[in-house]
Amino acid sequence: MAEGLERVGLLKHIEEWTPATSSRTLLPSPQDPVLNQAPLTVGASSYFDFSASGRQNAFESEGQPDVDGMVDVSSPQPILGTSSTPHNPMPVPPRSAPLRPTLSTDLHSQVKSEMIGANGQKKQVIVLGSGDFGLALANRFARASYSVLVVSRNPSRIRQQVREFGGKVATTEEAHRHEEDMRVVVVALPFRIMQNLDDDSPLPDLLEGKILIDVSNREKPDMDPGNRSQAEILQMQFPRSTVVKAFNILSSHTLSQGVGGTQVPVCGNDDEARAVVSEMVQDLGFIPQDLGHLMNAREVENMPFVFFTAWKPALLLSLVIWGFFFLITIINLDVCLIVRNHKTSNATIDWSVFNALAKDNVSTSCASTALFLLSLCYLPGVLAGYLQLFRGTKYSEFPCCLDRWMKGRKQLGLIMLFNAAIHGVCELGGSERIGSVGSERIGSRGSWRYPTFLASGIYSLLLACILGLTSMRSVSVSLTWREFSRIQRYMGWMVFILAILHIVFLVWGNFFNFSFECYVPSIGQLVILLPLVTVLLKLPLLLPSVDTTLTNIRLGCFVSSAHQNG
Ligand SMILES: NC(=O)C1=CN([C@@H]2O[C@H](COP(=O)(O)OP(=O)(O)OC[C@H]3O[C@@H](n4cnc5c(N)ncnc54)[C@H](OP(=O)(O)O)[C@@H]3O)[C@@H](O)[C@H]2O)C=CC1
Ligand SMILES: [Fe+3]
Repeated sequence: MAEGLERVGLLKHIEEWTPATSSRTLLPSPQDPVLNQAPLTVGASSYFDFSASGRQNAFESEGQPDVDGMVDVSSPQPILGTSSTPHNPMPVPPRSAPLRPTLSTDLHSQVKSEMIGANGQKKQVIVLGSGDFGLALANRFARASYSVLVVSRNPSRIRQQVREFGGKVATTEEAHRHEEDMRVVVVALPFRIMQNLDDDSPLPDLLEGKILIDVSNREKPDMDPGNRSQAEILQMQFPRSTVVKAFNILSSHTLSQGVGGTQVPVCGNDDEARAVVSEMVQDLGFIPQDLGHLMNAREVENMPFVFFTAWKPALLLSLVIWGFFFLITIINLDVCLIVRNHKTSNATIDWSVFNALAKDNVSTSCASTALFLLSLCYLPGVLAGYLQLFRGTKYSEFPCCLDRWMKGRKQLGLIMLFNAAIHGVCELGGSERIGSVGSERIGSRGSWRYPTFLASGIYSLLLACILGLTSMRSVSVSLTWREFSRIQRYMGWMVFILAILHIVFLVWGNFFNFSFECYVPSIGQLVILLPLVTVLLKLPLLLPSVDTTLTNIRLGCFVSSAHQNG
């Protein structure tokens, strides 16, 4: 009776301790180190990482799709970095879908009370296995003030190490005898070991009726989505326990470095067990992503095998663009020069023109690629604007290619910065071509065009660097949303305009000079076309009446009667 009353009291405390986890998104607590980070979605993080801050890439500053693939500019609209838009959303059963209960209500409250600990007692966890991952996780739990018991076949081997971080060590038998109250077990053993347990293994007794956190990863990706996950197989093996998949996307290195803030998918068939594990994830400084049913562990177990998936199209496209411009520079700057010299003086071929291939040609190709990619970052936003004006609403999905293009802008933006930086560094050493053909192209060093050409290039690059820096999570968290969105939106366009001016001053006077001496237009003529088209398309959207309509649409108003009726 007294025990029952104590449980009732504890339960109240538990409700305060355990925030509602009925939504798919879990927010960090105010005490959490990752405070101020946005609601979670499935997403990747990148070097300029926005995923956790919920902010978006500067190159996505217009008409970026929200989670549903629709456009919402009323949400934060940042620039370089990753967006909070999921790049690989996985199917999550509706929250209302009945989940198979595996723990009784009594057991839930018992688990929670034992986890929380009455009267300020420490939360408790058993870590099964003392490998790299098991020990790193145990250490991390201990640092988060958990009472940790590491279960090992050979406790003496790790006793000293575990004591140093404040944990305890036991064999399976000892753990079962003395610590049977501990209700959450992290199964940090290789999956094949769990599958091949001896008949006389004491492990099943220890695991019976407990919440089992399956941290295991596959040895190779599962190509067949119909195949069961390791977590589901573990659940079938221990039907009287409750398996929750979590922590598998982390590495032992991340855990021991004390790094936090990563989104950690949590899935399991039992709501309460998932809530308990989500709390544990949060206690360790990570951000739990409640992915619902254990079936979703199939996707979660494939996550560690994701390798630059989001980057592949952007990298491939950039390589093709770069290769194209490199070829043009060779034809335009080197072969043409040889042909011209040969025609005029009938001299022997001067191969020395190729001496600058590694620096000047690469630099010019990088500059051209950077400007082209910058256009590709802004063009989809402009096209999205027209589409929204045409449809009169933001509540409709973009065509698939436009949607994918918009989601790829962050990668395009970062590759743009990389190319621009190479160009900037190469030009620091001085270009042989500026010296030789500069006076012909951009005026003598005494004229206004040369310094203006240089200045626009330098300022464009520096502002692009600032954009990149403000996109880093450590910098962006120090800015208010307003500061951040203003920097990202306006500075992004300034970078673009300055980069265009840089090229305009380069091709000044020669833009309409289509001599096609070598049957190709000049590189300046080629590279300026797409940026000009982007700016020209943007201009009508800036007209006050159009701008107001578009803003209203993006604030969620319907301005088309067709859509209102539809
Ligand atoms: N390493 C990592 O970065 C990550 C690992 N994981 C997952 O975590 C789990 C553990 O990984 P990791 O720590 O690297 O693996 P290890 O191989 O380093 O360690 C596994 C531990 O399991 C115990 N063990 C080994 N054989 C047996 C056996 N026959 N019976 C009982 N226990 C045994 C041992 O502990 P003892 O001798 O004390 O009994 C051993 O230290 C795996 O499922 C892995 O997929 C997930 C994410 C990242
Ligand atoms: Fe330049």
